[in-house]
Amino acid sequence: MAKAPVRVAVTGAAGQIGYALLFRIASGEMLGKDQPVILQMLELPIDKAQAALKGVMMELEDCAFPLLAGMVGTADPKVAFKDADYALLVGAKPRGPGMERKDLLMENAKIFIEQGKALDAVASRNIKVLVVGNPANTNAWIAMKSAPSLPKENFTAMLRLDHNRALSQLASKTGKPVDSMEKLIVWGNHSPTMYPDYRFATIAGQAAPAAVNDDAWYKNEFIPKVGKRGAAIIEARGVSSAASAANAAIDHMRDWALGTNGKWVTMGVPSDGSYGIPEGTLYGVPVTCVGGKYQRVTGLAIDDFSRQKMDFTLKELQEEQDGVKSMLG
Ligand SMILES: NC(=O)C1=CN([C@@H]2O[C@H](COP(=O)(O)OP(=O)(O)OC[C@H]3O[C@@H](n4cnc5c(N)ncnc54)[C@H](O)[C@@H]3O)[C@@H](O)[C@H]2O)C=CC1
Ligand SMILES: O=C([O-])CC(=O)C(=O)O
Repeated sequence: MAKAPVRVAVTGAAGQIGYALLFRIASGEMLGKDQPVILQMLELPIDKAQAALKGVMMELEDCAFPLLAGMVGTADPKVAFKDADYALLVGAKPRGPGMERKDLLMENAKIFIEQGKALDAVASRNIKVLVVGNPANTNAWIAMKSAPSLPKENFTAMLRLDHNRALSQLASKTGKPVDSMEKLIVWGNHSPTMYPDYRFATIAGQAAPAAVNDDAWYKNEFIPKVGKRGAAIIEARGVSSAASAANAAIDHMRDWALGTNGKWVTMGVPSDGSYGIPEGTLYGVPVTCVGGKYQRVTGLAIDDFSRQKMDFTLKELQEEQDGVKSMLG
């Protein structure tokens, strides 16, 4: 029997990432080729944004996607999130050259307070929320705090782009394919303080540190390169990454919904207090997914180098949280 459609809300639907994302969701790349979807798209209540959204919806229509069971375009978060099973919170101001993601904090925080409240009021109680808009971890934390009636674990932030970037850098260093890699982690904040950790990773079955065999490259080139890749894209393109960000959002949601078959992936999730990360902090950790739930990989040893890196990115997250606490009421 055909599956019943699920409702997928996407904010910032007429933006760069939205344009790279919606068509892939509607074609079944996110939730499976047998899962019909209803797209509920939110844009700003301004003529230009609403006209652009209308154009995107016309193009979606013109694709005649068999899985696209309905569409809603709106400027009202309570309409966009009504009974939503999934929400991809993309709509926010992106950074330009010379900015850090946390420079967007005050401006974008308001959006995530309003949207957290709207999710709280009207979304499915089982909704899976992915925050893409920057600074993603703290925005996810803000949305979670603004939605007290929804389970905290339903709120996640995107570190998958960082995870994918790290895989590709390791692939080009070792000459091995990305799908031969397992157990990579990106700890912490989606910012240059993030800590890509290859200590437990394997590459084509061999321990990653041995396969790379270049600790100086790992510490002095790989870690900063992955952390600053977003800025390098902005410098090259003049605008921030979009197709790769949409791709990572698809990967994150697909794995959460459909499972990882035991593979580790990185998700920003509210901490359960493990690894010295205070409970509730939205922090990138290794997880596996099964049955529509993520499970943290537990019991990993944290050496001195890792502790220092993990505390550094935590400190930044705590500063971001402190910066917006007064807005949360
Ligand atoms: N977490 C990650 O790995 C990444 C995050 N990003 C972030 O994603 C966000 C979106 O990036 P782009 O699509 O490139 O930006 P964009 O400027 O092309 O599109 C953003 C869209 O959001 C809309 N928007 C703004 N406020 C809104 C609101 N309150 N409700 C609904 N829609 C709203 C705008 O009208 C615009 O159409 C930025 O914050 C960017 O920094 C980008 C790349 C990677
Ligand atoms: O760097 C930015 O501002 C956009 C982003 O988050 C990324 O590409 O990682």
